[in-house]
Amino acid sequence: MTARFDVETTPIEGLLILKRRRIADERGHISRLFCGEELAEIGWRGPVAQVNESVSHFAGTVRGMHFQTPPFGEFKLVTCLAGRILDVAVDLRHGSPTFLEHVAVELSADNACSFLIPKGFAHGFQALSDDVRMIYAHSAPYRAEAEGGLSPTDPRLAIAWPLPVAHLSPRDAGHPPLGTDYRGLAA
Ligand SMILES: Cc1cn([C@H]2C[C@H](O)[C@@H](COP(=O)(O)OP(=O)(O)O[C@H]3O[C@H](C)C(=O)[C@H](O)[C@H]3O)O2)c(=O)[nH]c1=O
Repeated sequence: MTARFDVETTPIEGLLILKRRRIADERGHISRLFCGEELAEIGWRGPVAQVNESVSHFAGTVRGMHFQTPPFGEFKLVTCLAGRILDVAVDLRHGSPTFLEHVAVELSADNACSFLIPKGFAHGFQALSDDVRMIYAHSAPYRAEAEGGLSPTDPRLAIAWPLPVAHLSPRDAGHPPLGTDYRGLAA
């Protein structure tokens, strides 16, 4: 727990679910989306190098599973400000005891939760409603040349998407299946 977030650990080391505390009055409420001091206490490393908005129009849309290769690996704080998503992070850390395992968490405007994802993870999500709007904080800049991706329907990941997978980008539809020799990302 920190001053502005209730922090929930997950079965995978480093992956954390943050529930924002709302300071409410008759006008509405305020809550903190990111706090450098508090997130550093619970594991965030690095600056906020970029903040991205992501809008998905249709329930069923899947984006992912994406990561940036070293040295552009990044922490992400994923927040859903409108609608509902199932957010998924896959452990790609070479030598991790939970290698290729994942955690899935529902994020929504209503539950005020965010997903803190360290370096070494692939990230993706499925829109569970139409008109999803998300905000991502990234600790490293976007580098197209460092982009990597896994198929969100790869049988080795066994991600149970709640809805039929839809609206994949050509890039995401084209990720090859993981080979048995895949060893993950160096630290
Ligand atoms: C991520 C990103 C993308 N782009 C450009 C690259 C493409 O020309 C265009 C769309 O990118 P993409 O199709 O990769 O967008 P998403 O499928 O939403 O990918 C994102 O969603 C998954 C779930 C993530 O975790 C990442 O944040 C990110 O990879 O935006 C940028 O210019 N800057 C950026 O930071």
